[in-house]
Amino acid sequence: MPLAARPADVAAAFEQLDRRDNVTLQHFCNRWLLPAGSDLLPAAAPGLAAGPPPGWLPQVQNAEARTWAEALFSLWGALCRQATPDVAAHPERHSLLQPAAQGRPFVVPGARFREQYYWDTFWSLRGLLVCGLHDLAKDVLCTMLAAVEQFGFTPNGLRSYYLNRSQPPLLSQTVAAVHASAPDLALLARALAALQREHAYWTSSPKAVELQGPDGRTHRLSRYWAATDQPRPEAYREDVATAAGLDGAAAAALWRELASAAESGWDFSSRWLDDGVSLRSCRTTRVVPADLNALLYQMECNIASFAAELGEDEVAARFRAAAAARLQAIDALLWDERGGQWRDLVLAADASGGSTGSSSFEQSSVVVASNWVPLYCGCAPAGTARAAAALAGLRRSNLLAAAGVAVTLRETGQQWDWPNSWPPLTCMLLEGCASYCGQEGKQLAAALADQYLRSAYAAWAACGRMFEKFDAQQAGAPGGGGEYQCVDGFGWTNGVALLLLERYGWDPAAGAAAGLGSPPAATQP
Ligand SMILES: OC[C@H]1O[C@H](O[C@H]2O[C@H](CO)[C@@H](O)[C@H](O)[C@H]2O)[C@H](O)[C@@H](O)[C@@H]1O
Repeated sequence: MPLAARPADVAAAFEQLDRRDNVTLQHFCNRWLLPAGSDLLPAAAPGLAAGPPPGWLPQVQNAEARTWAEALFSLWGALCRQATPDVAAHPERHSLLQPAAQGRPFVVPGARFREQYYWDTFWSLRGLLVCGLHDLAKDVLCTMLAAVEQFGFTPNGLRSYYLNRSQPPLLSQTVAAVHASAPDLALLARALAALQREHAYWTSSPKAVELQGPDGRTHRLSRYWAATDQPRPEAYREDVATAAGLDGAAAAALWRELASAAESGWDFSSRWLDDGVSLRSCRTTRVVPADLNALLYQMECNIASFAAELGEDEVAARFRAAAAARLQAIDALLWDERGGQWRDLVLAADASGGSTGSSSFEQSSVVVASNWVPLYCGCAPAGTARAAAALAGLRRSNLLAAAGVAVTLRETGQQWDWPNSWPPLTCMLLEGCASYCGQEGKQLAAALADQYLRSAYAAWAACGRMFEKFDAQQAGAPGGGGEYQCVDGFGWTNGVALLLLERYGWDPAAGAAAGLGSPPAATQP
């Protein structure tokens, strides 16, 4: 909430408060804080008033589907914001960060998420591009670049309380999407500099870990690691409750693990929990994630290709070598041939603080949708036996449920667990299958696209809402669990729907696309 006066005055008033009394506290809030969201104005996004571009979505012939697509176009208007002039004039009164206050419109996920988020933006932006909203997409990208220029990394979201962590690194893919739609060498040069800074952030200690492989080589990979040992300000009460009864050092360590899980974008999931169920056992920094390292491989490949296009040969060669080294590590340590998937690594308990050396580790046994993000990132070249094995592994995984791709197989009550299905993961898995796994992969991708569109449309038709996540068991049902009610809006849901409508077309009246086979009779929690 923005401050209604200078921070020193608000702090002085707070010092004098009898904080045991809720009514007094409420009066204090009314007097010294402004309503949440009062730092934002609706923004007139360039191009929105003109409506969808002529000839858009040529493959969508069905009238109902076209009406839905037009509604999705209009929803960008509801998700487009700009900062009030006061954010630039009095930054000390606001949690909104300055890159969001430079007059550019930006896109928020929706509902309680009133700021630009890192990985959400990639899918929102791809939807903007489908809608021909190139100027808005460029504005959104420039805000991300401005953040890297100011802070040296892309924050989780553009609020001051997110400055201790990032989110899954998709900036290079965002740059690639904007550049492919409207090539601009000056913007690419600016992005190349920012991406090299972001790469340094992800590959420096304590995010970097060195591991001795069975091949006798030392490999360098990365992990999530938030630079905080305090409760997350945006979920303070929850984090204090989770650490109840722990001594100071143990509570501080747990809070870092929770914030690091938020950095992964998967807050929260059994994937990060030592005992698989309780948040108290969260140990994110002991996990070397398959998806994070695959995204960094993709970033290194993208940086090399941007540098080559700009004639920066030394940078291109350096990043080609970095990508090759990371792929070698991914092949040697993360690939599980029998399972047809790339596994997270779990470091031994005494290794959580270390960034170097030959820490002992093992492949995680949990089956999670992120185990196929390396397919999306190009870790198995198209048409190879490895790509085919990954496709077969995904089919056998039990994650391909009746109404969506489940994120994990464990039901814990956390939002990044069974039975939830999340748009970004569905999109990455689907694109990985379509790009690298031949005809069979393309067929599965088309079936997953159909399944996603069916579920998103069912929710829209029933209640006019685009949920942030879905229930993988029942088309149109919202996902649940976690520390807040399922919200709608929603940036990445709309973005993924639009890009699938563009690529595959869709007819709600047609039968389900073939390719998924029969769903598993019972998915094991
Ligand atoms: O306030 C709780 C958490 O909310 C965010 O996480 C969730 O929403 C984000 C926006 O859609 C999404 O990027 C993330 O994957 C979700 O888990 C926030 O990113 C977290 O840092 C925050 O703790």
